[in-house]
Amino acid sequence: MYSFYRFMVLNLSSHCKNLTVSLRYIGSVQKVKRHVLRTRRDENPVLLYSTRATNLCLSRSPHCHSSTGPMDDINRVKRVSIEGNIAVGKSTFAQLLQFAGQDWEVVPEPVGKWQSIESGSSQQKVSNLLDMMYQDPQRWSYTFQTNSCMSRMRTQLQPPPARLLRAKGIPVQVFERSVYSDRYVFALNMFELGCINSTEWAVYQDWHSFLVEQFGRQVELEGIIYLRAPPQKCMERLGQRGRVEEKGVQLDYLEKLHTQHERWLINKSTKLHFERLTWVPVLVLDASLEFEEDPKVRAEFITQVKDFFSGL
Ligand SMILES: Nc1ncnc2c1ncn2[C@@H]1O[C@H](COP(=O)(O)OP(=O)(O)OP(=O)(O)O)[C@@H](O)[C@H]1O
Ligand SMILES: Nc1nc(=O)c2ncn([C@H]3C[C@H](O)[C@@H](CO)O3)c2[nH]1
Repeated sequence: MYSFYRFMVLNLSSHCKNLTVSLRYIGSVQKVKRHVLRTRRDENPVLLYSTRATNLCLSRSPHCHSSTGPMDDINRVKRVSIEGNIAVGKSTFAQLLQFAGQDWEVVPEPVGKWQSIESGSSQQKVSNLLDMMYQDPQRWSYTFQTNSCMSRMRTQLQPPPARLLRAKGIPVQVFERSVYSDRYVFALNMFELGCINSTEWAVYQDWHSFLVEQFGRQVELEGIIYLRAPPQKCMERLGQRGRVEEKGVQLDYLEKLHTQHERWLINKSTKLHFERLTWVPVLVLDASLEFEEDPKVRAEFITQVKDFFSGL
C-alpha cells in the first residue's frame, strides 16, 4: 500500500497545441523525469498512451482545453463496472461483451494476483492470499482488502488500448468489479461479520477515501451493470465452477453479499462517501437466466447493454 502514498502529480505544458498533460507516477522522481522527456519528444498521442502503460498515466485533466487530440480521445472512453455476487456469472458475461462489441474492452478482476502473492524482490510466489482469507478470515481479511483494493486501483487506472481511442462508436472500458464494491460490498461485509475490527475498518476507510479522492476522475465510473440472481443460484454455479479456495463458502455468506449488493445498488441505503457515485446509473440484469445456452437471452442482454452505454 505504501507506494500509493508516494505518488506524485506533475503538470507540464506539452508542445502539442494547448494540451496540458497531467502525469501521475507511482514511484521515484528520476523515473518520472525520464518518462517526461520521452513523452515531450513524442508527437504521437498513441505513444503517449503506451508510455502511460508503464505506470505513467495521462489523466483526464480538467485543465485540458484542446479541441482535438489525445485528451478528447481519452475523455470519450466510458468506464463501467460489472458488479454482482460470487459466481453470478460476471466473467462469463464479460466474455460475451468482449465478443459482442469491438469498441468495448473488458478488464478482468485480478483474482490470479490474489492467488499468487509475489515477493517484492524475487517475484517468486509467496502465498495464496485468497485461500488464506477463506481459511482464516479473522486474521487475513484486512490484509486481503488492502491487496484487492490496491490491485483494483491499478486495474481502474489502466489506459484504454489504442483500438478504443480510434473507435467509431462509443468506446467503453468494462471492469469486473471496482474499488467501490471492494469497500461497499466486501470490506463492509467483513466488518459487519466481525472479520475486520473497528480499528482496521477505520484505517481501511481512511486510505480508501484518500486514494479515491486523490485519483479523482481517473477512478470514477460512468455506469454500473448489476448482475442480479438469487444467492441459491450463485451457490449452484459456485459448486459447478469448483474453484478450490471457495470450497468452504456457505450459502449464508452469499446471502450476506447479496444483501450488500441490494443495499448499495437497488435500495440505495448504503452510506456512500463519494458524491458522484450516488448518481451513477445502474443497469440491472436478471443473471439467473441461462444465457450461456440461449442465443435469444444473449441478444436481449446485448441490446440492453448497448442502449445503456449510449445513454451514459
Ligand atoms: N448465465 C449463466 N447461465 C448458466 N451458467 C452460468 C451463467 N453464467 C455463469 N455461469 C457458470 O457459472 C460459473 C461461475 O461463472 P463466472 O466464473 O462467470 O462467475 P463470476 O461472477 O465471474 O465469479 P467471481 O465472483 O468468482 O468472479 C461458471 O461455471 C459459469 O460457466
Ligand atoms: N473478501 C473478499 N473481498 C473482496 O474484495 C473480494 N473480491 C473478490 N473476492 C472473492 C470472491 C471470489 O471467491 C473470488 C473471485 O471474485 O474472490 C473477494 N473477497
